[in-house]
Amino acid sequence: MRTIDWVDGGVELVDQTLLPDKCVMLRVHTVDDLVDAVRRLAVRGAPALGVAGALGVVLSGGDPGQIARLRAARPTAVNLAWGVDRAAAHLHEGREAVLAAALRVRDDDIAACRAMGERGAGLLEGDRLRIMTVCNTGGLAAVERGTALGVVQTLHERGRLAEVLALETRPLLQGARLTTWELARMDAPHRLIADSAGPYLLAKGEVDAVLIGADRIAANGDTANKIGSYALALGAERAGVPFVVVAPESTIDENTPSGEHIEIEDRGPDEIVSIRGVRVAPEGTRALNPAFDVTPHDLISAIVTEERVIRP
Ligand SMILES: CSC[C@H]1O[C@H](OP(=O)(O)O)[C@H](O)[C@@H]1O
Repeated sequence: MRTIDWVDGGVELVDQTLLPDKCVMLRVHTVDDLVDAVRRLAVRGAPALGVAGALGVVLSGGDPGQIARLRAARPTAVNLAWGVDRAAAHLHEGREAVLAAALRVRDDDIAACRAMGERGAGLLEGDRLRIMTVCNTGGLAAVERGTALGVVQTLHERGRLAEVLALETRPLLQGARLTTWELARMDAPHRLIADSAGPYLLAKGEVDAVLIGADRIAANGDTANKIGSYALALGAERAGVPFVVVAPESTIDENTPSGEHIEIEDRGPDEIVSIRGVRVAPEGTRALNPAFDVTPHDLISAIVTEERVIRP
């Protein structure tokens, strides 16, 4: 199954807001509909957003306003803008050239995730590894295989995975809804935990490595990722556990010097005061909802890409 692809002249994507209850493919033919899918996280995850951005340029017909709206649909993951730019660079050559470039973005991601899985599995020592993850970094965040969860998948295929401890990842529950769904499909051993249990289980010695994805990696290695990543980095540091970022080269943004320059998406209060439409806080409760945080490079043991291992 591909999370996102070009099918019959349109963008076909898994509507991730409906998982794990239903696996529904959405067919998108306009930039407006694609922007909506990005903003409501029907399609999400930095690598998948890169492919969405590139394919969206094909849908745009070159309209600058549509391209600009797509490029700005979510600010933190550099991959969205990067994907748009990779396809838009061929607009002067015509639609077929733009489509070919967009399909290269898709195919490059497929190859990159497989390479990251191998490189990451090779980096980690041990044959019965207990891995902690946050958010969702499987094929649902990319095209076929994932980034951090792609390393988990490779470890599992090689018989080196003891268990995954997956943070539920409030507020949108990418861990509870998506990571568990993917791990069950892989038949990989896993348990779901509350976000706040992560640092405690690290302190108890229950974890051999923390593997996370990334939305933007600054030039100095500071890394923006799902909210809750920084807390795991602090817990991993104190527990002496490797904290490894797994992300394609396209997530490294040399134009952003350090973490304080990364724009953190604020997704508004509704996702905090309600869970899947059920209110959990009193009417009128105000809320703060940063969708990402930044882990300083000195808390990161390694950044694994499809090409290299970087020690920030
Ligand atoms: C494979 S990187 C995926 C990355 O994107 C997620 O954010 P969102 O679900 O809001 O798109 C999260 O930060 C993951 O680490």
